[in-house]
Amino acid sequence: MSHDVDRVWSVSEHLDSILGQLTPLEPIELQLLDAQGCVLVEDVTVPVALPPFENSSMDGYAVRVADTEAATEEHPAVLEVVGDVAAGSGELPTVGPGQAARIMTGAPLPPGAEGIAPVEWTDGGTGGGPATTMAAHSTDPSGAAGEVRVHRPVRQGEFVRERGSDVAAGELALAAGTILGPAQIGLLAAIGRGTVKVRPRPRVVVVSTGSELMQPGEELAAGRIYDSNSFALTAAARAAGAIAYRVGAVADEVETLRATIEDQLIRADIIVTSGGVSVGAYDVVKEALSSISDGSEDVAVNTADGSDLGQGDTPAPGGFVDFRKLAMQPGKPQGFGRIGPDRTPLLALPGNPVSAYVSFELFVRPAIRTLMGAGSVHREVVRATCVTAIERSPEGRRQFLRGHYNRAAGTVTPVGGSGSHLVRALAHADALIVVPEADTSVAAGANVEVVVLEG
Ligand SMILES: Nc1nc2c(c(=O)[nH]1)N[C@H]1C(S)=C(S)[C@@H](COP(=O)(O)OP(=O)(O)OC[C@H]3O[C@@H](n4cnc5c(N)ncnc54)[C@H](O)[C@@H]3O)O[C@H]1N2
Ligand code: MOO
Repeated sequence: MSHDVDRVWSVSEHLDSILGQLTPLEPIELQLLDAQGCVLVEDVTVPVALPPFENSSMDGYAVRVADTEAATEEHPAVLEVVGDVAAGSGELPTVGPGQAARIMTGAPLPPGAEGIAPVEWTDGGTGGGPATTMAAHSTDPSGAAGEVRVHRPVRQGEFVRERGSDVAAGELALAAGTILGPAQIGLLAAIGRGTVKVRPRPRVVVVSTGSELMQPGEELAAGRIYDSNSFALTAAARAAGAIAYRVGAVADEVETLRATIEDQLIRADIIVTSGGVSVGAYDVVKEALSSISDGSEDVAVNTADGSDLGQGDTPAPGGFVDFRKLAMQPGKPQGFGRIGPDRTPLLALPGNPVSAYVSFELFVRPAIRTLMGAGSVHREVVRATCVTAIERSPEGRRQFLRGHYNRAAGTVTPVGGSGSHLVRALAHADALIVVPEADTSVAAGANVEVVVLEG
């Protein structure tokens, strides 16, 4: 099959050709905090019950039920305090009839005790009225002895957390496929796991190109603009779950760009470039990516979609990047290939800021999520009522207009126009409104497909 340079790719053909080349990264064992945002590849079972022992949920007194049955503030149960039980206590006093042990939240229930009287239900050992707090042991150790007056009956098991009431030993704590967030990492720590087996977060290197680009914070020179794409794309890669490295803007010089990309290969699972992919005289990404070296004589001459090279294709030492026209707006020019000794996937996005961002959402994000091994690689797609009309949409191209989605109302409202330079509107949008290839307008009140850009 020859590779047709004039072929127009549909959005799904381009996406399929990218995802078809990617397999999830190999699992590794990571320390808990290093595993944040990663996908678990093992079922984790609970080795010991949680809580591991019966313990108090209140600061108070561990008592026997029969001793407090008739207790009131006027006629309190007067109990002998036989000791203190602090959280972490190993040796426990036995609570016999007519006795109580002062106990702290989380401390093990001592033998003989059946329930907890919170300190507020007692005189706190002072001989006075209801207590609001305990005296600190460091300043007044006498509270661990003497007498306590309990003002209310304590029921069996009251304020006692049962062993295994959270999770029993042998139960599933987390299933393979779970993405580890803060609460999941907390659970792993609670059951004593120091490390877990996960797929690592993909490392994404973002390179923007363009001699017109300046760093935010610098004073803007005539004819120049700030590099916003490398910031937006790096942030988007992080939000998708990647470890992302932003490489400052590279000037439109083939050698500089090629050297920069070659240098970055060592730390990249995916390389994303912005700009330089259309038909201008300074569109250097195409030119540079036709000759990325892998340091070997082995020249790969397969196209990114697996077909053989044909007229107009450029074989590249160490890989091949295919530049394509897509039937979409924004995002018509796109490049995809695999380069360098490890055949690192490279996605070349168009430079217009909205085009780059939309392309990231549609192609790079699913690629990152595939390498992560995430269960869902795509954004949520819903249907909603389009509140205002869309006057024009290019025939034969699937349009992705920015919008604001109202989930409760089931509506979506276009934000800004279709221009690929409208970054303010992009920043105020939370959804993409999809206008199919065949439609050239959308009536107000029509039912449309919406890609929800949340999280
Ligand atoms: N004669 C034609 N011209 C263009 C075509 C075409 O088919 N025929 N396609 C247009 C479309 S669609 C797009 S999208 C752009 C893509 O252009 P490039 O990928 O080559 O991007 P550049 O030319 O480098 O830049 C385009 C635009 O975006 C600005 N830009 C670039 N990088 C950044 C950045 N990092 N931060 C902020 N802004 C950036 C750049 O200044 C330009 O304004 O080509 C059309 N042209
Ligand atoms: O198709 Mo380009 O990506 O609009 O502006």
